[in-house]
Amino acid sequence: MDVMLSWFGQASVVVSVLAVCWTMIWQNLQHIHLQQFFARNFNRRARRLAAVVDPYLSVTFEEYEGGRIKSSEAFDEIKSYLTTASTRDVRHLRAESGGGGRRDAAATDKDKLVFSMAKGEEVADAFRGATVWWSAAAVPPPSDTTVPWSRAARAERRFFRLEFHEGHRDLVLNDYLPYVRREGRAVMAKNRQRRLYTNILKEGFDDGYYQDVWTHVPFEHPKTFDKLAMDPAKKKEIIDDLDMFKKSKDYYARVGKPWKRGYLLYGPPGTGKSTMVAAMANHLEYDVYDFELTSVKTNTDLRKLLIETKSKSIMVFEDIDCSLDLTGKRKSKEEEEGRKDGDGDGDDAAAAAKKKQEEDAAKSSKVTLSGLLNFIDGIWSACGEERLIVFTTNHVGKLDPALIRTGRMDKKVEMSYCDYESFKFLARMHLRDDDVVEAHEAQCRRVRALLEEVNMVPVDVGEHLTPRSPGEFEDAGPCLDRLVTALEKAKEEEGARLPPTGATGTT
Ligand SMILES: Nc1ncnc2c1ncn2[C@@H]1O[C@H](COP(=O)(O)OP(=O)(O)OP(=O)(O)O)[C@@H](O)[C@H]1O
Ligand SMILES: [Mg+2]
Repeated sequence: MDVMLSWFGQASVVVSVLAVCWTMIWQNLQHIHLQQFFARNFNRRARRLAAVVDPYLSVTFEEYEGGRIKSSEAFDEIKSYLTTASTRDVRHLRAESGGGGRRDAAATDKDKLVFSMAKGEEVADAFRGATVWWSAAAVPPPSDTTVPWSRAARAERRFFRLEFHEGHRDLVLNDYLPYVRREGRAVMAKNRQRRLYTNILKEGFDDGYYQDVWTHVPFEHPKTFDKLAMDPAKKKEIIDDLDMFKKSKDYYARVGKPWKRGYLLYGPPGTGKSTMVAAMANHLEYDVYDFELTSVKTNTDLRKLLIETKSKSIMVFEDIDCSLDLTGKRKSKEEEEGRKDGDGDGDDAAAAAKKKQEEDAAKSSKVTLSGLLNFIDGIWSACGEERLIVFTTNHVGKLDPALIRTGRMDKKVEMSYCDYESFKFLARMHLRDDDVVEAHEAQCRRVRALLEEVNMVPVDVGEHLTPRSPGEFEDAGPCLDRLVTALEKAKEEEGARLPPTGATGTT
């Protein structure tokens, strides 16, 4: 300690003497070239001297980079990496909820908290014989932010500082920091709380500031592919496609394409389109961003939403044909046809009123088709990676071909009426009996014959098969009878191959 102090004292004297000499010489130098020569020389020597006095280097990792719109991945990874060390060695911690969004999370996991260092704390870490020090700090936000709509821009500027000996420069920069990021990513994956985001906001200001563009809740939808009734081959094809997408980072980099994929899910109401989105999110373990386009006023706002989405996510646009006027000239023709149909049966005033409401909402939005096309594959679409864009619609024919061409919507999946395979699946699931079809052969044969003549969507089939009090056991016989009766009634009322009953469709 004494040796260090005397070293420090001597060094301070040398610095002071040098500084005084330098000032005197500088003031007497008249020639500009000489000034520059001395400036360069002095800087080099001063740096060497500083390295002797304080041989420690530091690297700062700020929470927000690049215009303070998006939080820095490096910062998040470091924060996660330091979780373990900080809970052990630090006295003041910062707590965030975590783990609750994982479908497989046990009840206790949902109560779990993830800790990180509070500002002002410092923790030491060791790597291949070198010791480094991490500290957490924060400064107030700048008052002249250019992005007032972002909470990030209004929050204090948090950062981590890493300090290490100059002798470990290469080790730290080339090996330690990549290691920290890798480990941090692994911790993040473990603690990740999956989220469902929406862009429906309260009007105006919150505490005197604009609100964030996204609000979220934990994503806890219970639907998985093994609870989704559809043709097994088609289901397998989708699962394989998703798995392939997840593993294809290198492929997308090699061919120079942003790592994203478009899905179009189309079919009548109640065939499982929204349910499929939940199953996809659960399969891939992604977050879901539910875009409500009628709440987006302009193309610029749409871009803001895009910028604030994270990787490993599904961006969903439900009922895209209702959200925007994307149909161009073809719409008026189809509208006319729709009006004729409406005149024909005259029974659906509520549906017409709902449609008008949706159209009015769509009109208040100024998002254009070209804005949406740019969103999907414009230059900004490459920010972030590993993302699915999913459109759902009941009327695929109403969509502009540009919107659904390959490259924008890479995979088109038709969700259709219930066939016999799907019925068997739903029966086993709802009646909790793997042998139900064999045990009630006659009724199932009748169902099969009726499904070949009548269109019924899976949601209605499932509804008829659901025991009257779902928590309790009900014999399969009465449930199957109810379904047979409903199918016969539908056949009687509407004849073969008429539109679905749509009892619980959401569109
Ligand atoms: N193929 C299916 N397999 C299992 N359940 C299904 C299926 N289709 C629909 N369901 C059930 O029916 C309900 C409604 O389905 P969902 O909301 O996914 O339909 P949708 O196609 O999105 O309808 P809409 O076009 O009206 O939005 C859900 O609770 C879902 O569990
Ligand atoms: Mg839906």
